[in-house]
Amino acid sequence: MTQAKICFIGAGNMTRSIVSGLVTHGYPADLIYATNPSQGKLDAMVADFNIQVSNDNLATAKECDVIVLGVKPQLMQQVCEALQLLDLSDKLVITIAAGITANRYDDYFKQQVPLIRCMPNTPTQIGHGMTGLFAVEGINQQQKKLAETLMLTGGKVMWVDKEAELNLVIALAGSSPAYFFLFVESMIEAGVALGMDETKSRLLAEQAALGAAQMIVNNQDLSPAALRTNVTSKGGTTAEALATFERGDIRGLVKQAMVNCINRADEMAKTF
Ligand SMILES: NC(=O)C1=CN([C@@H]2O[C@H](COP(=O)(O)OP(=O)(O)OC[C@H]3O[C@@H](n4cnc5c(N)ncnc54)[C@H](OP(=O)(O)O)[C@@H]3O)[C@@H](O)[C@H]2O)C=CC1
Ligand SMILES: O=C(O)[C@@H]1CCC=N1
Repeated sequence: MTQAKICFIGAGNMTRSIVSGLVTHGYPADLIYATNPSQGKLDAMVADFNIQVSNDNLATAKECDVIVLGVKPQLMQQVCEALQLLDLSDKLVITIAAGITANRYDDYFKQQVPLIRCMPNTPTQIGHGMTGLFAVEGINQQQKKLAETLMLTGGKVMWVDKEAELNLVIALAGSSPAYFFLFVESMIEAGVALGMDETKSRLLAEQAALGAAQMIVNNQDLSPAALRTNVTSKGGTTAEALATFERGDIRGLVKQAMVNCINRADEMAKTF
């Protein structure tokens, strides 16, 4: 692993997930920095990962080779403008923000930014993340390799050639852990409503979710539809449950949710 000094601007949920992956894979903690306005999150970063922390974005970013922008999209402009004094020509900037297109960063920083846009997801914190990456023109192979190596510590990576495809990555992987959480949450609620206690409901639902996900991964020669069919006995219980989902147009609902997710990313690109 390369020994670049990495600074995370913003020590929120996603930064924690990425830092956790890095540290678990043996990236030296003394080369990882994080900044944040509230001290509590920085204290937690030190306690959990023993990394370097600061409230000073500019001073910290100046010291580092790689700057990972981990703030909310609505704060990105303000945060980047405060870093305009930096000469970014020998640094790599990685942004994990949804929506904001690469060209906006050149405006924010008032210079051409050597930028890689990453779209990770929270399972990165347990090594089962999925990250989509897009590099602007001028990013060299070494910089690509560096970003890829960093994100690989949290799971799998996929490069996209067209920036617009990152919005599909958001719909399929960035936001989608929340879809699965909602599904399991609904199952637990229903289990409780039907008389099972919450702890048992959770165990049953979570183990089924884990097993199903692992079966999809382990059976690359089988489609998810084939795996579904294998569970579904003719005239049996699963068929009744699945018919209920189909009557509720689960496929149309999933597609609409993903379209709305992409539309929101487009809207954010226009707003920020
Ligand atoms: N959560 C997710 O699943 C994913 C998120 N993303 C992207 O990651 C980014 C961060 O999201 P997430 O981690 O969920 O958000 P969080 O709100 O958890 O993290 C953002 C952090 O930025 C900090 N912050 C605010 N202002 C500043 C500043 N001026 N300088 C430095 N830090 C600052 C906040 O501090 P404080 O709270 O103290 O104000 C907070 O800790 C977003 O752009 C999002 O689009 C991408 C993929 C997945
Ligand atoms: O909800 C969001 O906007 C961010 C991007 C993907 C996951 N969380």
